[in-house]
This record gives sequence, C-alpha cells and structure tokens, in this order.
Amino acid sequence: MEMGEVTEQGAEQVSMDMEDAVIRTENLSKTYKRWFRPGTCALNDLTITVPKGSIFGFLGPNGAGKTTTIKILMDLIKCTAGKAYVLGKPSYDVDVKAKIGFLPDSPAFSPQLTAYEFLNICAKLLRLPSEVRPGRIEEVLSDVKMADHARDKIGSFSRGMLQRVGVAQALLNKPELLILDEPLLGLDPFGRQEFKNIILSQRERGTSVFFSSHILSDVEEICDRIAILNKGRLLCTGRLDELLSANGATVTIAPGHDDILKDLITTASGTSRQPDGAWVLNFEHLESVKPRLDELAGSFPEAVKVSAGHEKLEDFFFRCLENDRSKAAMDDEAK
Ligand SMILES: Nc1ncnc2c1ncn2[C@@H]1O[C@H](COP(=O)(O)OP(=O)(O)OP(=O)(O)O)[C@@H](O)[C@H]1O
Repeated sequence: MEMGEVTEQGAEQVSMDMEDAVIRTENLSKTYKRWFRPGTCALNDLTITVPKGSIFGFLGPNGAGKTTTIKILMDLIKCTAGKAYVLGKPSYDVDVKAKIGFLPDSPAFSPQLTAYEFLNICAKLLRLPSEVRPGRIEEVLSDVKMADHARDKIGSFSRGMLQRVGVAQALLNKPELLILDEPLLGLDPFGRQEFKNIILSQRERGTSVFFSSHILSDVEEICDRIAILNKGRLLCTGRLDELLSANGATVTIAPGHDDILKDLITTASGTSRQPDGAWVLNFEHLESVKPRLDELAGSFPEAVKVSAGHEKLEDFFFRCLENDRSKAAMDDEAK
C-alpha cells in the first residue's frame, strides 16, 4: 500500500504526484437538495487517487455514492465541496473529454437506430475523421462481439447487447481513461468474460480504467486497486493484493471433518461450503488462530489445508461494511 493511502475509515490519503494520477478527488462532497426537507448527503469528504495504468474497482452497496462520484468526474453534476481532477485537469475541463471513454449508468439509446448508425453519430461527435470512422466502428463492434449485429436496430437488442454497444461507444476514441458505471450489468457469464478481456487488453495498450461494480469476483479477477464506499464515505482504498493479503488466511477443511470446525467457525471472518462438502474459512489475522491450526494440521494432516495471505474480496467487502455498521452503532450509543 502506498504511504498514506487510506486503509481505515477516516484516515487521510497523502497526495500522490498529480502526474501519476488519472483521477484524483480531494475531500469531495455532494448533497442533493430537496424541497422543504433536509438534503441527501450522497458523498462525504471523498479523497481517492487512481494511478495511471491501473484498473480500479469502485465498490459499495446501493446508494453508496458511486454514480454520484462518476457524474461529478464527468462534470454532469457539480460537487457541493472539494475538488475533482481527471487526467490532471479539473473535471470541468472540456478538452479532457476527448481523452475519456464513458459508459453511464443505464444508458439510453434511440431504438430506431442501428448499432452502426448510433456509433457513427458518436464518432462524429468525437470528431473522428470520416475516413477513419467506418473502420473504427467495425473494430469496436468486433471488440464487444457485436459485429454481426451492426445493421440491426437497437430496439431489438437484449439488455446485455445494449451494454455491449455502450462499451463499444466508450472505446471509439481510443481513450486514455475509461470511466464505466456498472459495465457488467446485464452481461451473461460469456459477456462478463469478454468484458474482462477487453479491459485487460485496454490496459495493455496503456488505457487506465475506473469502473463501478457489484460483481466482486470479477473485480477481484481484474482490478489492481479498489475503493469501498458506504453511505457516501470512503471505508478503504488501496492495492487489492495488499488489502486482501494483510495477514489473512484461508483454511480448507476436507469433507467429513465438520467436528473440527466447531471452535474455528466462531472466529472466522467468512465461511462457505464447497459442492463436495469441504468448508472454506477465511480469517482476518492468521496469527490469532495459528496455534489452533498448527495443532489441527498435526492431528489431521489430510483434512486441514492452510493458505496464508489471501482473503476473498467478497469477505473483505462484507467485513469492511460490518465494521462500519458496528462503529456507527457504537457512535449512536455514545450520543
Ligand atoms: N438526483 C438525485 N437527487 C436526490 N438524491 C439523489 C440523486 N441521485 C442520487 N441520490 C441519492 O444519493 C445517494 C447516492 O446515490 P448513488 O446513485 O450515487 O449511489 P450508487 O452507489 O451509485 O448506488 P447503486 O449501486 O444503487 O447504483 C442515494 O441516497 C441516492 O438516493
């Protein structure tokens, strides 16, 4: 983890060189006004840095403030306080838009247009030269596996196909930075795999990617960095490998040894049962259970397998939210 990066709620992130950051927010806050009622605080003091070349997963439960942040980064709405920089410029800088590929939350398409016609309009808006446009449109349609549907009307597309067209338009201008709001929404497992391949190949050509998602297994597979938000506040951010490996352990108990579980299960941060009946337990701190695990591994060498240093993102995510909820409950009690 970089020096000063937030690992605990409320900690401050020390600034990384702006040159190395494709996105940087500083104490960003947003309150939506409401008539005759207190406003909704959607974002509260958010400070994050997305370094150049990274694939950054922006996570949080419904209503955490992800779309609000993305809208501010795209200058679709104004923040109430704080600062947002994209590719080293304030987020309202118009010139920067030509270097970004953007997929909004629930994009709307004109159903009468074919995929090709829609992308042609987008390419014109991006001022791609006319001689380049057809080739580039074919290229992005092929990237998202929609080449066979170029001449079909968008109105006939499934949700997943619409999402692919949305990703295709985000790729049109060969962006330096992709900002994608829930790009995996509506994609089947093949679509998700293709999306992950697209993102990894984009990174290879030097594009940085910032996307929000609820599909934690996919985020774990491709992201090198994450931030987790809850109720508009940052719970943690950093390199995924460092956040997940922080002293954790995964223990697998072979099928038929459920009796071993009894005293372990109460201290595990996460548990899951495999189809073959084996149990997988995740521990936040290996040290706290190591003596007991050593003892069990000595008595049941075939039944207990310990791999240090890798908590699943899903377990980490729930643990962060649970800690936040307990802290909020304690704060309420103290009031
Ligand atoms: N235009 C708006 N006016 C008033 N409140 C809003 C508006 N947009 C969002 N909010 C509120 O701001 C908070 C954050 O919403 P936001 O859409 O940013 O969350 P999110 O993390 O993207 O959620 P989801 O995962 O469900 O898409 C929520 O409480 C939401 O009700």
